[in-house]
Amino acid sequence: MGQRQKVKAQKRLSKPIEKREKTGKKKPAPKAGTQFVEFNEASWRPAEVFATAEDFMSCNEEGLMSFEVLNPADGAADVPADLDQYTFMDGDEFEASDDEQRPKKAKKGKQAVQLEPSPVADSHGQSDEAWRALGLHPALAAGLVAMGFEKPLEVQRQAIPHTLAGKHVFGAASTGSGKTLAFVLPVLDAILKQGLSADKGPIATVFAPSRELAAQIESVISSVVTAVHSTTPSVGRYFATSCRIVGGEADVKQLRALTKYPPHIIIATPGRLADLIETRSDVTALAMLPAARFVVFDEADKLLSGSASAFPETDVGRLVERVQACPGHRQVSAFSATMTMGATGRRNKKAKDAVSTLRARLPVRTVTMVDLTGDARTSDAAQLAPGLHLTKIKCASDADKLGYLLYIVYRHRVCDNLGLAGGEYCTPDGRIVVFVNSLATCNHLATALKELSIPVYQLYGDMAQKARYGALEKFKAAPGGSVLVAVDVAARGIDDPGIDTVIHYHLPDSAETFAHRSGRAGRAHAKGLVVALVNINGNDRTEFGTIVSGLRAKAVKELDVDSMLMPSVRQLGDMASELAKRLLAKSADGRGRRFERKAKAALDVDEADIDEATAVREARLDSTNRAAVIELRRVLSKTKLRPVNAKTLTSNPAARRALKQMTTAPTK
Ligand SMILES: Nc1ncnc2c1ncn2[C@@H]1O[C@H](COP(=O)(O)OP(=O)(O)OP(=O)(O)O)[C@@H](O)[C@H]1O
Repeated sequence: MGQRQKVKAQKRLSKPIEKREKTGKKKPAPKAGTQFVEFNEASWRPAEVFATAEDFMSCNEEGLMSFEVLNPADGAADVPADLDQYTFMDGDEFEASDDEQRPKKAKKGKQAVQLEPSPVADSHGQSDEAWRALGLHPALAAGLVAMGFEKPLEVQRQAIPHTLAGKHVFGAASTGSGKTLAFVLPVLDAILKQGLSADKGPIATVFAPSRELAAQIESVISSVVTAVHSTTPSVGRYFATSCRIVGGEADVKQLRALTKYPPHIIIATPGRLADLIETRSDVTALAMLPAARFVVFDEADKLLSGSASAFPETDVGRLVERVQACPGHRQVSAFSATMTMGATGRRNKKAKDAVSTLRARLPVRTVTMVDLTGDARTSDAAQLAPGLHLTKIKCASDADKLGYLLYIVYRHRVCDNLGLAGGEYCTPDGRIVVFVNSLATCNHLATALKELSIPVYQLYGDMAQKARYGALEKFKAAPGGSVLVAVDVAARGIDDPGIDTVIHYHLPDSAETFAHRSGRAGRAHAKGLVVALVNINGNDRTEFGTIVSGLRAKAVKELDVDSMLMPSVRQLGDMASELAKRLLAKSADGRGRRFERKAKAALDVDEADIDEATAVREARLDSTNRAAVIELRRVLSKTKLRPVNAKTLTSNPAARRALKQMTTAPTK
């Protein structure tokens, strides 16, 4: 069949120009310099170039299959003959007058094509050559440069070409090394290059072990899509859509999103996804999920942990089984910062076993391994991000820890670098994350810091999911010196370049968790400070030893603590701690009374029956607490730790000079 005959067969799919006007759809005027190209459908090469939209549309009215060329080079001779150099775009997307509308289903028979320019330079003159060299679509490359990502980070440079070549990739690289883009970009690249639609099911499923991490991955995808659309509008605002399926959020909303706007990429925590897949096979996006072309496991070692016998019964195990049972070609990627640590963290047989365990549990035979975890030459511990400085403070008891925590927070707020020599690890503009192991300590520390007028936020598993996201957002926008007290739900997935200090108030149970917690600072090779508070008279001493060997750390330095400051800081800490205990006891009491009242109401007991002694106890507690608050405020103002006072805060002359400068300089 000749070219023209074949193209003519598409006639019924092209709308005459008048019809378009009748439907009321606005056709935006072509941009200056736009040319219109008729394509040879058999060879997918330009057959004829029209100078005006009218010429093009008249041809179109006659039923020729036609494609639009946006921002082309001058003259027909410059139209590249190679199809790879065109970006295909949904014709309706181009015509949509309202940019905020969701994408409409693609119509066959008319597509817009963009001529891709040669390597672009953004307004700051940055070239996207380094991204293009990986084999990525030019629109992606331009978008990444517009986001400020001048060139790929090492894990991206090494992993992306393998995935683009169709291989299964396992990637091990330290926290904050850019793994997210390493697995997201090949998926977006395939969607762009092949114009993949999500109508018949998702193109990729990304599994994450925590809701915060899933939210983080979703935000990275949407930032890239937005940047690509803004630098190459012809790709359409919704060329790749994503949907987050995680626990703690209404499943009705998630199901509605999956049905109404089938996403290209599903980012999920295993529990909720397993539930939905098992109960809602009527939703196409869920029924077709096992056939997705890309399956990604972020923090794979955490997701795929557990004994061999128990694994098939876990949520991930059941999901992997579904994927395995589904015929068709797919690519698997698995990434983690601690994939090669093994139980002891050394590169021993156990570490290798961890990788073979992953391989055995995933639907893959041959895997390309990209391992950068041994490359952290500049850090104090091989398994930590390169910019992190690992230190410890020896405490005499658990109660002693609050004083040291306060010391770090106060000095962080007002001093440069906490008196550390050799590079900027933290500045007054940075924020601090404090990790604890229990909700009780989380509440206690947050209450104590609040009473000392330190801006403090909390994150723990029992919080409603909305409150968890809200706390994170507020913390990200908070001023320097603000503190987030968190349990391990914050250990993975928080990407906030403003965090420069991580304090392990309690030590975690493994070197892996220590690495993930610490990795909230020192993102993308930035500097960061990690402080472990080690109770030398408790279990901490041995636990820290195990962690240090797991991290393959050199001898861990002690953080230099100014002994002249400690007595006043400790006094404040003790008072704030005491007050926090009372306030928390009071609120627990209040909760108890509310419960009691409800129970009495349910049993139809008179409200007046509430014990008189309870009322007296309440009044006494109130007045003691009030007195304690007043006393704390008095001591706080007397010690002048807040706001900055160089003389009372530090005896270090350099720090004093810095403080003086800060107090005289206008605040930011
Ligand atoms: N090519 C790049 N150039 C500069 N910065 C980048 C680049 N790629 C990613 N980043 C930045 O690096 C930071 C860390 O990236 P990402 O969150 O992907 O790290 P990660 O390896 O997944 O970390 P974690 O293991 O802690 O989850 C982010 O703030 C991201 O914006």
